[in-house]
Amino acid sequence: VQFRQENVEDVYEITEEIGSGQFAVVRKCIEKCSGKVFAAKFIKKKRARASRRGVTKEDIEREVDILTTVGHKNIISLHEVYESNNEVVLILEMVAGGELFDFLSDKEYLTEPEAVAFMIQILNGMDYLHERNIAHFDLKPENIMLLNKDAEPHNIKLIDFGLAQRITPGMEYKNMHGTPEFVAPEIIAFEPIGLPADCWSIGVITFILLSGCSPFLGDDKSETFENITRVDYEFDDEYFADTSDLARDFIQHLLVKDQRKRFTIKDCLNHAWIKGAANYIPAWVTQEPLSPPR
Ligand SMILES: Cc1ccnnc1
Repeated sequence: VQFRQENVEDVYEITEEIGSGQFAVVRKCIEKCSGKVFAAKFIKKKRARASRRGVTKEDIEREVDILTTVGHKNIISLHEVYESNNEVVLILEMVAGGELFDFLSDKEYLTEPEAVAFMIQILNGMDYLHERNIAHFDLKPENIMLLNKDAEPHNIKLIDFGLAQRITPGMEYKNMHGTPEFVAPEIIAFEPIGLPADCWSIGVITFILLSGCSPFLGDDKSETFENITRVDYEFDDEYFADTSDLARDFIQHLLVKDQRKRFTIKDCLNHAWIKGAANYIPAWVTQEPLSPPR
């Protein structure tokens, strides 16, 4: 995939920073010819092979390939790509409602209907990816963005496909990555990883949505890894006293050490906690757009 070689600043007016990661900065930008607003993700290219800084061209092309082939209302869309000497710029759909992470910290935790309304959309986006054998591998509240934080119910988009991989059965992905709090036991054990690793992360995210607490977080990375490996978590009554058995059951089927026994995304969508909620969540949030009325 070749990227546009012109100077991105000739085509877009680059304005304020709206996000940043290890090797990338995201800035709001306006396309000069149309006035449309986008998010420009500047990714630093790895210069020398030995360097620990920057991202390899191969990894950037993987992210672009995945974003180019997916199209779903709960997944960020890619408009175009520019390349200069030391960086690649992804021009992405602008998601202006901020991170689910910040939305959560303002409210501390969500009611079950609010949590389910988010979870249904996360599951729809993930179902679309897993049906195509694409694993996200970095699911966490920071990578779940709200389209508009004042709208009800909230429309969300999954972002940051920098660690995403096309999973081919038999291929083993063993590179350690992701954020400690959200990684599955098999990632810590350097065992073959695949789609089930995302389902573990969804279990962690659900726990956090309902309680504001992170189930495995320890005082340092190694303690967190210890808690994950032992699947050592509990539903503290201080936060879970009013949580339904269905919600706990949903989480318990995801935080399963054996990835072969863990709930898949399809299992999640069929679980009563999610299915039961489809009644009070407006159709536009849960169903694919219906064909326009004749
Ligand atoms: C941070 C971010 C990324 C992509 N789109 N909008 C905002």
